[in-house]
Amino acid sequence: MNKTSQPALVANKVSKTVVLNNQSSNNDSEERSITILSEIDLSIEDGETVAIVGASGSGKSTLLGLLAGLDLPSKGKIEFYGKALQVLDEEERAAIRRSDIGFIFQQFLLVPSLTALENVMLPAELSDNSTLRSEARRKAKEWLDKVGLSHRLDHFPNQLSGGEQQRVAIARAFITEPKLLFADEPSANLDTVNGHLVEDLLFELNQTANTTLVLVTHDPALAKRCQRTLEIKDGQLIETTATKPKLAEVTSIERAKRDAK
Ligand SMILES: Nc1ncnc2c1ncn2[C@@H]1O[C@H](COP(=O)(O)OP(=O)(O)OP(=O)(O)O)[C@@H](O)[C@H]1O
Repeated sequence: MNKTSQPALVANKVSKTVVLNNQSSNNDSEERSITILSEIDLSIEDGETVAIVGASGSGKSTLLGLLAGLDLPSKGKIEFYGKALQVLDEEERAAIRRSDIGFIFQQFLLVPSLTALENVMLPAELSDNSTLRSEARRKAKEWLDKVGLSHRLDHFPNQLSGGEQQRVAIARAFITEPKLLFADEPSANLDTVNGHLVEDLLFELNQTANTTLVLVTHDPALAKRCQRTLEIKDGQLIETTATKPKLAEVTSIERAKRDAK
């Protein structure tokens, strides 16, 4: 994939307000709105690794949803590689998500009735790119090998450990070689060893594929591995670290493969 010097994401005075419909004690319905995010400005460079942190309920997932074009801001603009998301319709935003954006969630969200191989093939088979569609099986095998799971191709999600399921989810997110990867608490449901393995993989793949990585986390150690940390507080975004250079990453899987030779 060709990378550009254009920022991956730009948010310009982005606000998100939701209207709540409350039933009051005298049975009148009263409308109340809450502002989750208020005039957020943000620019994320191509290939950068950025952590979004903040207390529970501060608006991290809301911001991720807006940046991914899953939801639209109440005010303000978001640009994805120079394309203004608010002028696109839902189908056009979905096409960008299919081709250029990968997602990893804390709940893994694999399709339970599909094997590991079929889960990874799925985004390639649904791609608008006919070459990728025709190579879905070969690429899925390649990505499952990269995450150390070539011996688990025919396993269904319920036959895999949590760490293995998240590695399948990572292979699935990378198969379309997205420009940008969003990870929402990617290691929160895993034990320390598996959590670190998954995090190592994310950073290694971010480096080898030059994927921009935006992750939401409660874990300060994980945030520290990113070049920049942004904190949401009272609906505002506060930059808490200066931009750092990327660290050289060698994953535990690479190490294990090397040691086995
Ligand atoms: N559609 C909605 N209607 C009403 N309130 C909402 C809606 N979406 C989010 N909220 C509220 O907005 C706030 C931010 O939610 P969000 O899920 O973005 O927080 P978060 O920082 O990701 O939280 P956590 O770390 O607990 O996952 C919360 O108080 C939530 O209850």
